Amino acid sequence: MKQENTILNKVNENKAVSSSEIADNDFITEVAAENKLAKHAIQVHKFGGSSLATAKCIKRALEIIRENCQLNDIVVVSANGKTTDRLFALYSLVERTIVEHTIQKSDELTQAIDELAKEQAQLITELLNANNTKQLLLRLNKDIEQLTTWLTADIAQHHNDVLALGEVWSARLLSALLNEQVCPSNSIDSRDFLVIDNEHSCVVDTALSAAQLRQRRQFGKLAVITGYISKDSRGKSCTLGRNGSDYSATIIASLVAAGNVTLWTDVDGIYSADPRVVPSARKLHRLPNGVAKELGRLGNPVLHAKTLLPLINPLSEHHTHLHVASSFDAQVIGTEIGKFGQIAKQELSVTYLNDLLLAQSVSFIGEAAAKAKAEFSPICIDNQKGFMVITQGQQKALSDWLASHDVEITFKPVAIIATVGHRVAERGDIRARFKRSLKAAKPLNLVGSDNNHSVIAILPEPCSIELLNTVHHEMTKDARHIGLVVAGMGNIGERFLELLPAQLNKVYALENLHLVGLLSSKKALINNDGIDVTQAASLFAQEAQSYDHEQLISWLTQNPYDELIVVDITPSEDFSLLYEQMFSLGVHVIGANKWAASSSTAHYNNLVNTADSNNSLCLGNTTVGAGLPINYAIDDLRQSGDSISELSGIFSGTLSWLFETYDGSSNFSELLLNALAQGITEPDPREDLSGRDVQRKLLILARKAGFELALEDIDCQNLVPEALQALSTNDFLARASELDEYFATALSEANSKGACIRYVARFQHNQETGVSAKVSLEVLPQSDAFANLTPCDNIFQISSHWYQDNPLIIRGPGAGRDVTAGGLHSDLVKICQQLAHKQSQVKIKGIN
Ligand SMILES: NC(=O)C1=CN([C@@H]2O[C@H](COP(=O)(O)OP(=O)(O)OC[C@H]3O[C@@H](n4cnc5c(N)ncnc54)[C@H](OP(=O)(O)O)[C@@H]3O)[C@@H](O)[C@H]2O)C=CC1
Ligand SMILES: N[C@@H](CC=O)C(=O)O
Repeated sequence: MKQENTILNKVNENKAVSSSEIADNDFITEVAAENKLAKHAIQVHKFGGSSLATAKCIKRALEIIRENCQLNDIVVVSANGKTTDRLFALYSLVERTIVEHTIQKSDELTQAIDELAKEQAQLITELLNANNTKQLLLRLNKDIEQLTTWLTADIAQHHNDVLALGEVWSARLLSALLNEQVCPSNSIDSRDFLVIDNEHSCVVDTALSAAQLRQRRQFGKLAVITGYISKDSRGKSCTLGRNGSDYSATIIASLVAAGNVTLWTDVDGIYSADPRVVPSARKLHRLPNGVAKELGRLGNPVLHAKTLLPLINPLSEHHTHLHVASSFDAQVIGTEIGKFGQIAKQELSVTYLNDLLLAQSVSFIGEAAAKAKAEFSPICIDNQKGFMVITQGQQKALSDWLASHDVEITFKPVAIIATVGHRVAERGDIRARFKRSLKAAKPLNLVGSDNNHSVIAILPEPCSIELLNTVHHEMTKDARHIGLVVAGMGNIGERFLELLPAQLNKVYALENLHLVGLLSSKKALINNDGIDVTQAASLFAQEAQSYDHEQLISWLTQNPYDELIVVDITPSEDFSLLYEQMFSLGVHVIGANKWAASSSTAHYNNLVNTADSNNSLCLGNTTVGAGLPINYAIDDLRQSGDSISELSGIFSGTLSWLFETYDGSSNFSELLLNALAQGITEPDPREDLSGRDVQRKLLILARKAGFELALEDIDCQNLVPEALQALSTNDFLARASELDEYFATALSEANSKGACIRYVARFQHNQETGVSAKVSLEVLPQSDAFANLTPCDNIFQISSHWYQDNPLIIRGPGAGRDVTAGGLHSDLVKICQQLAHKQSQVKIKGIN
């Protein structure tokens, strides 16, 4: 089952543990329940050095573990803060002492060791209880003695043992703290199981490592494992190099076939460019594996290409997703890296690397180039023009290698800037846009990477911040992805979805809109990879699953889109009560549903304020007059400085159709059932006949016109006899003939005066008398403007300061499938147009 296919799937997936895990879990359930640690598939959580730098950071990590882990998960840790740098510094100091034979340096060494020990001791005493503090301090002192011996007596042998201490201390401390405060835990030194065959190319002995890890893990205890270090086949300590802890986490995840790895760090995700220098960079919520790997290769400051290696196994059925999230703000959604559908594949980003070399040689031409490529894995190579781009660190090795072949080489300093995205090198439009954006930089060459996930421009000068911003702007300016959720797939919702494919094809503003959710009252189909709009209804019928509002809000909170629009085409008050949470999450709402806009004054004002303060947009033109632009007209008058004094008219398509059609030749109830069948009534036609629907509409318009009033301030004549008011909809429809006599009498009385009956809404504001508002059945002369409408038409009459003697009139179909669905599409286009102009607000959290 796909992870993001439906809300329900997520829940089911969490339950889908293997039988061996169930066995593991059987005897830990009690502890887990006590510690609020829910059951789910194995996850690896890795905490970087900055996330464990201080006692405060470690406490934050503890809370993340409490909230997110269960006992069979694995925690991988880096050394606290800058401990590894300090250990490196000690080592360098000793090397210099040896070379220079200086006495002061040995004092300096003693002092540096003391400082390091003090720093660790302080973390221990600040965090642990007295008993554990005592024990850990004893162990720390032993380690410090050992460190001093290594540094002073046997340094050449113990370089990696020295460096390994940071992770050992960090794992030991976190595990002790977990034991005290969260759950049983044990710390594991990865050198006790992780065997790397060859230190330089980091080939993991998977079978042996996995077997040894199985032995080391103690079921019923949360394992805290050291990152960064391992042993080689001779049993000697080795490290996994720069950002090795991330790599450790993904290796360990592959050893236990984990479902997820989360890298908790001090940045809140992967951005479309380095957000420290590109303010308009947007977070990439979902990155396909291959693209992420390419980004890591080409200089992304958070991702490192090798981190992804253990997770990308084309031969394996198992897919582990990698998350990057901030331990400083765990609620913020980070970036997920894994296998995704088309939408995630549209993301583009820009990255750069300075201080590189362009190496030119005949050895890089044609078939010969393959050898150089295999040996040096250059940043890019052009085997027709005979050049490759390498790091400065590779220069000597490359020169020596070519010298041994008796071939000459020239080097030239260069930089690169690249646009990265799924198979971008195959896309002429992207290459052309990239080239255009680079014009001023006069690139030496443009090269597509081997995997086609990047186009690399080789620059004669270092890449400047200005250039990076220009290129990023050009490449990503229309790349805001908008998710669309449609709630309500009844009469209007169905038509809305039928119109959607053609709208997406022809309206430019909808270019980045993706249908991702469909909801009825009980079922939901959610797919972050997009739902095929041409088959929306049938996919919903086949795949939708039960859901509740909590699951819906949870998904809305986690959704991977830059913007999310919910179109509410339900008649449900309950659904409208979710708006406040949606607005708090920055979700935009388009409503045909009238409940929210006609709710109590306090609730309505609160909604308006919540939407405003979260930059959520909310449109509801179809709540009154279906597709007629009445809401827009009133907004426009008000915003332009006019003041409205009267609003009146026929606001119900149903009642317009009924009273325009009703001439006594057939029973009123027959016409009512006919209107219901045509889809021009509310789902329950008593909402129309009771006057409530018109009352709500008048309230909505009066509020739009700037008046603060409530539903109770509008007198409402209910046309449903009391005996029919409390019935179910079906029972009411079965007894609809009980309406006939009342309307027959009312009609014949009006006709006898040469008049007609119409259900009219009237609102008036007078400086002296204040506000008066009512909706009722009126007897009107046949010549009245409200008396001669095409059945189903609405008419809105507005008097204002500017329209005093001759009121403004808007008239036309005010209900029905096509016009209402059309009106909703008009709102959708308007919101998408506004969102296209919205600048992303990037929170920069710093970079490791
Ligand atoms: N008809 C018209 O001309 C106009 C209608 N409107 C408004 O449009 C809305 C829809 O009307 P219409 O299509 O005729 O109604 P329908 O009764 O035909 O369809 C309603 C849909 O909403 C779903 N629904 C009900 N409650 C919920 C809920 N809590 N969460 C999610 N989905 C829910 C229903 O699902 P399920 O099938 O599971 O019950 C159904 O799919 C109403 O608010 C109406 O006032 C506005 C302007 C004009
Ligand atoms: N029942 C309503 C539908 C639209 O709001 C009407 O008839 O106007």
